[in-house]
Parts: sequence; structure tokens; C-alpha cells
Amino acid sequence: MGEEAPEYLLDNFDEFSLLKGNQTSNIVGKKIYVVGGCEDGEDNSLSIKIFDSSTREWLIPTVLGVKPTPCKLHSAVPVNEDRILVLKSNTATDDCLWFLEVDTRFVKEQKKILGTEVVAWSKGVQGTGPKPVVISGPSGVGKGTLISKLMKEFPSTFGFSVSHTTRAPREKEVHGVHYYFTERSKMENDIREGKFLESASVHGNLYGTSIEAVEAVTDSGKRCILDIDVQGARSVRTSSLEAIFIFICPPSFEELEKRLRARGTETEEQVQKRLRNARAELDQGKSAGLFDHVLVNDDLERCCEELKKILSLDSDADPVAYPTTEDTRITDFHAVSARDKKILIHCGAEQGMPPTIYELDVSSLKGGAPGRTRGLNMHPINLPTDVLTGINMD
Ligand SMILES: Nc1ncnc2c1ncn2[C@@H]1O[C@H](COP(=O)(O)OP(=O)(O)OP(=O)(O)O)[C@@H](O)[C@H]1O
Ligand SMILES: Nc1nc2c(ncn2[C@@H]2O[C@H](COP(=O)(O)O)[C@@H](O)[C@H]2O)c(=O)[nH]1
Repeated sequence: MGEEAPEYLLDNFDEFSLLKGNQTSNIVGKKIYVVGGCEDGEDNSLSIKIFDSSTREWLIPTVLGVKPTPCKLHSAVPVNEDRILVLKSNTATDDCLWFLEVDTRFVKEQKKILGTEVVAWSKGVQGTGPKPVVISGPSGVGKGTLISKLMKEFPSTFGFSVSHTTRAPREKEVHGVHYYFTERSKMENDIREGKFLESASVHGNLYGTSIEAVEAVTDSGKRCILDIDVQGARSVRTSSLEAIFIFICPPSFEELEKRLRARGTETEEQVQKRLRNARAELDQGKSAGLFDHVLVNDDLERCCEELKKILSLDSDADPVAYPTTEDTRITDFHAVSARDKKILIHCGAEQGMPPTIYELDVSSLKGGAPGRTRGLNMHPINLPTDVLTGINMD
């Protein structure tokens, strides 16, 4: 005998019994999360609505993070008290595992900031991958020069996170390559909508790293490099993006001033402002626990060698080798269950493919919104075909 249905479910039975084809509902705490085309049966988007059993109200939350593209069918299962795993069927291997965060640290913080109900999407990725690299330091110290040199030497290893800024482009700067040059009002709106991993007012302009910019580099299979100021580094440090933080110092303040002037990209007034800010940044660079490494950019070649040494020595530099999942495809016809940080996904036979059971290990999740959830390990369980076909999916 099953347990008696909770009163709040009975009261709202019509709503829940009318869940459409691509809708799922999951209980986490006192809330029921309905995922999937809520208003229209033809809507394949993974929209969210929440039933709060303590107030008996339906809530439409603010949804943060890069959202999954629409899909015809999905399933969902709570992983723990703060997130739900959403499996998109019939989609590419690297797009089938998603997490809907409902009460993670990031979601709690955003609830406080926005004063609304909040959920956040985070794409799940297998293995841990190399840590992104945050390079920070005062204006004119040579961060950009060092990064360009590194990327020229290792074009298939490193990718640059293209920031957004409200500052005007310099003569040779290209939109989408050096920066996304944007209107302040548009950028402020995007920040409010949770599209940025971090943002800061720097030398009188707004600068920020969008979640999409970091994910674009990760998607290309490269290690992401961020060139951001100290405020940005501080924000990333407290975010779920696990990165290596490197601070670049000038050999002297006089040399910094010389480089900044020699670059010839700023007016005298702007140079003065950047130099004033540099003093504070050089102090903050020494803050305990903020930077993992400090490099002095005296001689460019020497400093670049030091940087390469740090990045190759970093123990997380190599992607964790998990079993290959190239052929993973969650079929439309699948069932999912969770137990002890292990998720079992039983995919029915489809289009000449035999039935398969995948085990998804979620015991070592890292990261999360804003950004990817890493550390997943999904692999097929080898069972004899007659056993697999004998498991009835009806
Ligand atoms: N080791 C070095 N020795 C001498 N000049 C250098 C060195 N490194 C960089 N430079 C020069 O210093 C100037 C400033 O460098 P760069 O533009 O890379 O600084 P940055 O830290 O990226 O500045 P910003 O934060 O304003 O973007 C450039 O003209 C560059 O050629
Ligand atoms: N917090 C952030 N700081 C950023 C970002 N992109 C660049 N920067 C920093 O701004 C200054 C000035 O850059 P410039 O191109 O105008 O000379 C420099 O220190 C950069 O590191 C960002 O996305 N977030």
C-alpha cells in the first residue's frame, strides 16, 4: 500500500493530474517544481513553475543561468535538497544532463538580492576539466600582452573569455574579439537578469564576464583565461567557478606608469585615474587568500615562462579521464531513479539501438550555477542483452 497523498496535492489534484506530455513534477522541501512547457501543449521549452505547499500558491520564479534549449521529452529527479537533475532525451551527449538549482548557495544569494523566488539552470559536464585561469593586476602591467603570448604559443589549449564593457573601443579593438562593447543600460539589465558571472565598475566604466563567454570557451574544449580587475577576481573567488587566481605585479610603480603612457591609448586624465586605482589594486593583490600566485612582469619572456610553469604544474590541469560517453543518447523512452548519489537511467531500445542502463555518479559534483556543474561520471552498465531486454519498461 502506498502512503496517503498529502493534503496539498489533493487540494490541487486537477493541476497535477493535468501535467502535459513534456512536464515533470518533483518535490523538494515544501515545494513542487514543475518543469516543462507549462502553458501550451506544443511548448517544448523547459519553463518552470513552483507550487509552494506552505502558502498553497503557484509561483513563477526568476530563472537564472543559461537555459537548456527546448526538447520534446525530458525526465527529472531530485539529486538532493538543493537541486534537481533534468535529463533531456534525444539530444547530443554534451547537452543531455542539466541541473535545476532550487536552493544552492547561489540561488539563496540571488533570492536575497532579487527579493523573488529564484531557480538557476546549470549544465552538467562529465569529468572536471582544467580549471579556468583568472589573471588580474593593475592597468598597464602587461596582462593582455602575457595572455596574447600564451595563446599564440598554445592556440588549441587556451581560449579567452571575451568580456563586456561600456568603454569605447580603442583603434584596433574588434567587437567580439577584444570585448563586447555595449550600452550601459543594456549591460545593467543583463546583470540584473543574472547573465554575468561577475561585473564591476573599473576606471569609470562597467566591465563584466558573462556566463556565456566562459561557457563558449569551455564548449570549444579549451582552458578559459579571464583578464579581469581585482574586484572581479574577488567575485569569481566567491562564485562556484573554481579557478586559479594569478596576480601580475609591475617591477616598480614608475615602470607601470611608463608602460601605461607608452601604450598611448588613454588621455592624461584617464592615465591619472588608472594610476590612482593601481595603488589600491597593488595593495588588494596582497589580500590573504585571494590570489594563488603572484608574478612580477619585469622581463616578459621570463614572466611568461613562470606563468607556463604554474599552469602546467597545476594538478587540476588535466581533464579527469572518465569512461568515454561518446555514444550516450538518452532515448525518448527512458526511466530514471536515484539512490545514494547514483542515478540509474534505463533507456529503452530504439531505432536499432539495444536497451541500455547508464549509471550516473553525482557524488563529486563541483561548481554549479552560475556556470557548469562538473564532476559527473556517466557510464553504461554492462548487463547481458537478455537481462536488459527482460526488464520491462511498461
Ligand atoms: N614585461 C614588459 N616589459 C616592457 N613592456 C611591457 C611588458 N609587458 C607589457 N609591456 C607593455 O606595456 C603596455 C601595457 O601592456 P598591456 O596592455 O598588456 O597591459 P594590461 O595589464 O593588459 O593593461 P589593461 O589592464 O589596461 O588592459 C603595452 O604597451 C605592452 O607592450
Ligand atoms: N571585473 C572585470 N574587469 C575587467 C573585465 N574585463 C577587463 N577588465 C579589467 O578592466 C581593466 C581595464 O581594461 P581596459 O581594457 O580598459 O584597459 C583591466 O584591469 C582589466 O583586467 C571584466 O570582465 N570584469
